Amino acid sequence: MRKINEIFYSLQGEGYHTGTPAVFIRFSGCNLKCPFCDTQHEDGILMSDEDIVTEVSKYTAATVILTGGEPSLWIDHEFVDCLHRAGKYVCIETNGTRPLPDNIDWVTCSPKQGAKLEITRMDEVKVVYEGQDITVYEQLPARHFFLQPCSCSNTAETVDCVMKHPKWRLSLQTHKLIDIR
Ligand SMILES: C[S@@+](CC[C@H](N)C(=O)[O-])C[C@H]1O[C@@H](n2cnc3c(N)ncnc32)[C@H](O)[C@@H]1O
Ligand SMILES: Nc1nc2[nH]cc(C(=O)O)c2c(=O)[nH]1
Ligand code: SF4
Ligand SMILES: [Mg+2]
Repeated sequence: MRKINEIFYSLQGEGYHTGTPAVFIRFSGCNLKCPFCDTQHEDGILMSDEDIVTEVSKYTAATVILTGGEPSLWIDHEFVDCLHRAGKYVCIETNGTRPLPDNIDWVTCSPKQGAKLEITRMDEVKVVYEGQDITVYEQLPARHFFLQPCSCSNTAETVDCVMKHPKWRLSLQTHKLIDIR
């Protein structure tokens, strides 16, 4: 059984796949307490893999996004396999502090200041900009580097930082801009 906060259908609002229809599986709980965290994730109910797949399969979109909270606390190879057998492309949003199963299709790593990274494979890095030095993340083994304003509040500073560091691209939380989930 895995503790689920919510399962909902929306568009990926952030990062490389922005605009892609996707089913979000939000797991409950996290090992970090980021002061800026925009998500209530503590509540949850225990669901079987069968029930999760049934819920996810109500939607025709191929993409599933595992998020939270911190999804790495709850998932394993078998769970990702179940989603693959249901025909899904499995993405994860993770803080990168816990190892991941190696069969996830797309890894979005959002490193947090002061939290040691444990994952060795990632497709994109997505940093929430708080004025920190972003060059420390430039050696991470990702293909794409995104800098995201914090709660859409410091967009001008984020744009300025991206223009000074052209390895990076701007990621806006587009779901907040158009008031969808
Ligand atoms: C709620 S977290 C859940 C997944 C995982 N715990 C993580 O931090 O990557 C999902 C994404 O939202 C980002 N995020 C959280 N709070 C934010 C905020 N106030 N403004 C912008 N992005 C935020 C995180 O950095 C992460 O990329
Ligand atoms: N639309 C939408 N896109 C998202 N991308 C990552 C999210 C998350 O909270 O992990 C998220 C979210 O909460 N909503
Ligand atoms: S790691 Fe992710 S879910 Fe956990 S507190 Fe930070 S932003 Fe929120
Ligand atoms: Mg969110």
